[in-house]
Parts: sequence; C-alpha cells; structure tokens
Amino acid sequence: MQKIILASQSPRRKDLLSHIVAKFSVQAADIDETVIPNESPITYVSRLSLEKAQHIFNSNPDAIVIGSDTSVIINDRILGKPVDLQDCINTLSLLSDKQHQVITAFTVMSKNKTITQVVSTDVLFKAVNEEEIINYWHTGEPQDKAGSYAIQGIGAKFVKAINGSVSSVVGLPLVEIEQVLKEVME
Ligand SMILES: Cc1cn([C@H]2C[C@H](O)[C@@H](COP(=O)(O)OP(=O)(O)OP(=O)(O)O)O2)c(=O)[nH]c1=O
Repeated sequence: MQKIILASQSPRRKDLLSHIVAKFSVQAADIDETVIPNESPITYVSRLSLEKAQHIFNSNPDAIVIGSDTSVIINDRILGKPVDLQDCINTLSLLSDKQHQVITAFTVMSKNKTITQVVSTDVLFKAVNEEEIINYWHTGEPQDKAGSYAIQGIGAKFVKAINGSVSSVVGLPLVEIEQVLKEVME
C-alpha cells in the first residue's frame, strides 16, 4: 500500500480528505502563489496544484501526493486571500449581487501517473453592504479564504445559490479526487 500525503497546510482540506481516505499524512507545501502576467484562472490553479504536489513529491518519491489550489473568479479576475480589510471590502463588493466561480484544481502525483483536474462551481451572492463586510472581517473568518468568504461558515449568509461541488468550494472536490485516486492506485 503506497503512502498518501496531502500537500497542504489547510485544516479544511485535511478534514475533507479524511472523509474518503482512512490513512494519510499532511505536509505543507510553501510555494510562491504569484500570478504570472496574462495567466488564465484555470492555468493558474492547475499550475499551483501541480507545484504543491511536486514540492512534496520531490522528497517523497514513493508516495502518492495530493496538491490543490482554490481561487474565486469573477470576470476573469483571480481573487485570492485578502491582504487587509480594504482588500476584503473590494473583493466582497465585487461579488455582491452577482454570480462568480470558485475553481479548485487538484493534482494527484505518483511514480507512475500524474493527473490534474479542475472543478468549477457557480456561487450567487446576495447584495452585501460595506457595514456587513466590516462586521464579517472582524469575525476573523475571511482572512485565510480565497474570495474573502467561507461558504462552510458565517459566509453562508451571503450565498443565495450554489451550482456545483460544495467540497470543491471548501478546498477539495471529493467525488473527483476519489475517482482519480482509484485510477492512480490501479
Ligand atoms: C471560497 C472559499 C474558500 N475557502 C478556502 C479553501 C482554501 O483553503 C483557501 C484558498 O487558499 P489556497 O491557497 O487554495 O489553500 P491554503 O493556503 O488554505 O492551503 P494550501 O495551499 O496549503 O493547500 O480558501 C474556504 O474554506 N471556503 C470558501 O467558501
């Protein structure tokens, strides 16, 4: 049985993966997440998921390594984690009363096979005003979340509708990863 390593520092990804994999370990892959000029959102998240997996695979060449990246996309703009309150206000104001996409790419890397997939989910926000955003910022929830919100937490109050994978929005598309893990372990 090959060892499985989740290349992530995210407690949410660890929790999600535990629903489909009984035994695995976790190692954070600290990589540069700067967007390359003119890089498309899909290319960006795919590249990052691959780089995270590769980073950990380099020192664990006998393991199966899972890397992933989640970004929020609106009008082709990539929205990552907010750097400060103003950034959070700008981001959530952009999402207010509109539909956006949450895209998560994951890479499963092993000696024999490397597979990368991207899962996109549509999320529709209600109208959100600045006072609500500032109050939300002070809960401490948006700080480490792509797009400055967490659908699994208080941020759920902004979400009118979702069409796609809930686990993908939280960081790991479980249905797709389970399928790819099967393929890689064959
Ligand atoms: C939109 C959204 C994002 N997120 C999270 C998922 C990701 O953890 C985070 C996006 O940042 P990522 O850079 O994808 O991941 P990370 O830095 O948390 O962890 P690592 O790179 O080590 O794997 O935002 C939520 O938890 N809920 C949401 O509703």
